Amino acid sequence: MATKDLILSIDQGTTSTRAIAFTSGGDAVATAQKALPQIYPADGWVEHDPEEIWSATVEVCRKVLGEVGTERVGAIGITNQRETTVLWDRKTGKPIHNAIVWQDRRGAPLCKKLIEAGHEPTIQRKTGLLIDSYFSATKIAWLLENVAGAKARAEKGELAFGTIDSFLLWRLTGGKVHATDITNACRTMLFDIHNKAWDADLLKLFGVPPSLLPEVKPNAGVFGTSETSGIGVALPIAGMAGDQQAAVIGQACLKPGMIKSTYGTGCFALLNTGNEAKPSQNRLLTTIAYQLGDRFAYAVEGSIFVAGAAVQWLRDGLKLFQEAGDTDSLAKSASNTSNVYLVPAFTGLGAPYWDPEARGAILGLTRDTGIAEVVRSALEAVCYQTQDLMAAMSADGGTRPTALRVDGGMARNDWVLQFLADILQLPVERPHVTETTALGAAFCAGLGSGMIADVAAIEKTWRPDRRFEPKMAAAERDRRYAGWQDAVRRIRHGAK
Ligand SMILES: Nc1ncnc2c1ncn2[C@@H]1O[C@H](COP(=O)(O)OP(=O)(O)O)[C@@H](O)[C@H]1O
Ligand SMILES: O=P(O)(O)OC[C@H](O)CO
Repeated sequence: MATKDLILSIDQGTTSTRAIAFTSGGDAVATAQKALPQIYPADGWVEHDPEEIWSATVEVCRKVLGEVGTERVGAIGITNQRETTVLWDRKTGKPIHNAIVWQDRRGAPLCKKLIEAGHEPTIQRKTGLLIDSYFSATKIAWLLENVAGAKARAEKGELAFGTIDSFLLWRLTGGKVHATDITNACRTMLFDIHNKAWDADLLKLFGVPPSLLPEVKPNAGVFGTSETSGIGVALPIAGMAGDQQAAVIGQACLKPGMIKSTYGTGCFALLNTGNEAKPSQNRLLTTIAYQLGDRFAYAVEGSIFVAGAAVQWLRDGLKLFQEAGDTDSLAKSASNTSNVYLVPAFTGLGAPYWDPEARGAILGLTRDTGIAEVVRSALEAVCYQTQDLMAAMSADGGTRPTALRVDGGMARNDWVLQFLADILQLPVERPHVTETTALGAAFCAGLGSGMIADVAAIEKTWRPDRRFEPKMAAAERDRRYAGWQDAVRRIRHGAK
């Protein structure tokens, strides 16, 4: 019998669905990926078709399993775009509506009402989150109010709620398991991160019947077994984590004070704060980083809604270049005297501003501004926004980290990482595996299935591919960052 030496990781992200087979030492041996169509039904609304997510998951898993041979695979790990909300019928397994994506702003009016009614301090204390339509609670409330019959069916126990991890788990197990993991649960705005349980008062506030909710489990451990009718093989699903927390694990940021930032569609920086759930005075989030056996950690998180999405917009919307990778050489060719600032507030601004009404702008245009300068300003914006987060973390009293570990699609761009090191005035480290999110889910499943002995084994796998040291003169860095702060001030005043 062949040795079971591989873990199949499913990474269901905002723009694509991936399956990657990893060795327990963290080396990727086979990958398959499928792009996920985005649905924009109205201004500020973003949806995904859950059936499309499911069929892409089956397709990429079958492809990877076919390539490596099912007999070599010992466990499955799942990681996912967080907060994105699906309600489905428990009998048929059919979703009652498209998934409402994390970027979707349709819950903003309800959020405004709740803030005005004074609910924010309690919600922040219990969940670590600020009231925003980013989180699942107002998405569930919208579905219950707006899909015909949904409320009554939910009250009768006929419906199930899940983030994408939960929905995939349900489908993979043929409807036998309705569960989620603690890192996804804590992004719903319904979960008390101190008691580590669903909060009855918050469920009442958002009108969510408890029968809708999945069981909450740690990140490593067997959640269920896949049915052969789906991906063609029965395997234990032994780990799950929200994608940003999975990246914390994949980056081996497993000690307090370690920080990673993932540059995909958005950008999410998570600082490990150990056993301490640190409340932020500077509009960052407090979240659960992981629960791996007896290792539990909280994190402080800064969430930026637009990072790689700005590159996509320049490529697909404005058609300024062919490939995301072209932005590296374009940025290098831009004029150094240009002072163009692009504020990518397409769906408002996330941390630390939380301004749903702000909208994007390009400022500082001159007659000689060309494609290269606009592209460079989009890349720079991601770095300035990361500095906004680092400044908020340090104002919260966090000790300055010694380096920032980066990953995600945009971290392939050397120009971005050098500029990031310059603006943060901090070394930036890219690991040899940039698919860190998928790797983190594989590590969870490795621990959950016993294929990986312990957390220390994960820590040993992290290796840098390249380290970017700050080079820019401090005065130049300060001048550029002040220009960004001014640009943000202008668009926020403009919106009001
Ligand atoms: N070389 C690059 N330079 C800049 N941006 C890039 C580069 N490669 C990919 N991207 C951006 O990274 C994003 C894809 O990253 P990924 O981690 O796959 O995202 P997600 O998990 O959100 O779907 C896209 O928005 C793309 O525009
Ligand atoms: O799909 P990503 O990588 O952009 O991540 C989305 C985040 O989980 C949203 O909170």
